[in-house]
Amino acid sequence: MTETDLTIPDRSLLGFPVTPYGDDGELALDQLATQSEVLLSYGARALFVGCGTGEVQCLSLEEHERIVRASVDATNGRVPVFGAAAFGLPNAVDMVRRAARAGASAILAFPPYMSTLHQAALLSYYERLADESPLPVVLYQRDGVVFSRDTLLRLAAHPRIAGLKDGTGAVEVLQAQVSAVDDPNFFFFNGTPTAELFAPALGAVGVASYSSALLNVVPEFAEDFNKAFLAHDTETMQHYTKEVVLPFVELRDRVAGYAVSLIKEGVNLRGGSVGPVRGPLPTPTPADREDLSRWLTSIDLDTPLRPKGGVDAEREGVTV
Ligand SMILES: O=C([O-])C(=O)C[C@H](O)[C@@H](O)C(=O)[O-]
Repeated sequence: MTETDLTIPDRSLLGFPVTPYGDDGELALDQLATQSEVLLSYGARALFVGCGTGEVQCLSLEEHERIVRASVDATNGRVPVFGAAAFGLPNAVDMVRRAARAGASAILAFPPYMSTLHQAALLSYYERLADESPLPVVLYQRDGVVFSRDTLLRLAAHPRIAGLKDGTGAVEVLQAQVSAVDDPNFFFFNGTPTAELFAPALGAVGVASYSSALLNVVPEFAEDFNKAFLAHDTETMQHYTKEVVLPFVELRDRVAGYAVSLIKEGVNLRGGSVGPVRGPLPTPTPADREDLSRWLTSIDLDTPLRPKGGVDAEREGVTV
């Protein structure tokens, strides 16, 4: 149970915006506001800014703070805004303090270090971060950071540890964790790469909120998929998985880092002016960019991105 209520409804669609850069390579915060409107209008119930899809590893701590502040201003209390905490304990604590100062509602705590850590080290790292945090903290499980039952129970008992984002998609692990924590207020969510791919399986074990990177590029699709998910409409989800998700996954898997780079390039292809990714993320090759463009055309979503319901919205649904 946390000291601060995050007020994110169960079974929510969550947004992870890209970080826009201008022609000079600097942050383009006005574009961030535009992206936020798109995400919110298509159903995002919280925004995680400057996180994985937002190129956390490419930002300075100062830039991260500016992104959080701009997002808090742009969303104006309509949804919680999460900042990131990363890069080792001193930097992570600094990021938490900066995010709190900038008005964030909560923090997504990235894995502490590049290598696999034993459970005692994980427990100590996240407890110390949460002790220092004025904001609720959501743990991020992926790669070398998978919480054992005992570690997760200890962390979930911390008054400022509010939930867990899963990036593994390991159903058996999630099932055991959800059943161990057994607290409806602990916010588990599916944050796997291209989360729609895992949504039916993780939804079945009680992890029914998910973050959608595709919501940045094809919000019309992401909203329709989410409706099918919420309605337990397996046939529609399977259809969308075959026609939309798997073709994107085939592109995404061509180069490590494309899970972010192609999302950003997709926004650019739809007129979003968010600039290229920063290194070390890979710039899409011209051939892959062309294939991404073909994918958008194949699903009839190559029109300019607009917030839903805007006067000049070109379309509001997906046809595949
Ligand atoms: O850290 C990140 O950006 C993510 O992993 C969230 C993404 O939205 C992910 O769930 C996805 O690719 O759908």
